[in-house]
Amino acid sequence: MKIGVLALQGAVAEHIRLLTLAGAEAIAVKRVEQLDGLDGLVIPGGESTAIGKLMKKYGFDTALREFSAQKKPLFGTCAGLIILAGEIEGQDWVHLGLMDIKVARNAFGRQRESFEVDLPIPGIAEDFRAVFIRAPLIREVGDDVDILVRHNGEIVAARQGHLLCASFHPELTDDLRMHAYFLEMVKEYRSQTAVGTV
Ligand SMILES: NC(=O)CC[C@H](N)C(=O)O
Repeated sequence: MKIGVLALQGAVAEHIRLLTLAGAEAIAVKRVEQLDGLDGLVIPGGESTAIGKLMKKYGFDTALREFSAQKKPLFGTCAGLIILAGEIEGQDWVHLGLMDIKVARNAFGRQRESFEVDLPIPGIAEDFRAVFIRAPLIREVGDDVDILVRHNGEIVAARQGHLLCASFHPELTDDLRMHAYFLEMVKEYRSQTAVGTV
């Protein structure tokens, strides 16, 4: 399984490390041509405005919409979640608009800019150490979106078919379970696509 990590800005090496430990071949993706032959892509945390600008500059806005249209799985963490969102509360800049979620940036307030908490994520982990850094929240989700976990009542991870997102940073832990879950999604969609092309 070959997974890319969008390498325009942000926590790229950390995702590559965990994907590799979870058994995938992982590469840093800096040019759209590198998307060919990938089975899935991670959009890392960082600064979503910077990632958005660079995505447009290098043609990733169009290329990643095509990538998603082929049902290739995408996993966005923190800023990556913002990039996947359909709507960003009160703001408008380049994002992919793929997931039917409305998000608020930096939504935990100043006192709680960074914190860690153990979250039970049904089907993934009973005690996942979630690291939040100036994290976004998911305010609303559409009917096709499954809420994976909440923290203090607020939605912090969700899945819509081949799209996965988390407000926190699983790549900053040694816990492979969230990345392993993403790789299972990739396998699932890869076999569906293979059947479809026979
Ligand atoms: N750790 C992160 O990815 C922070 C996201 C950042 N606050 C943003 O809005 O883009």
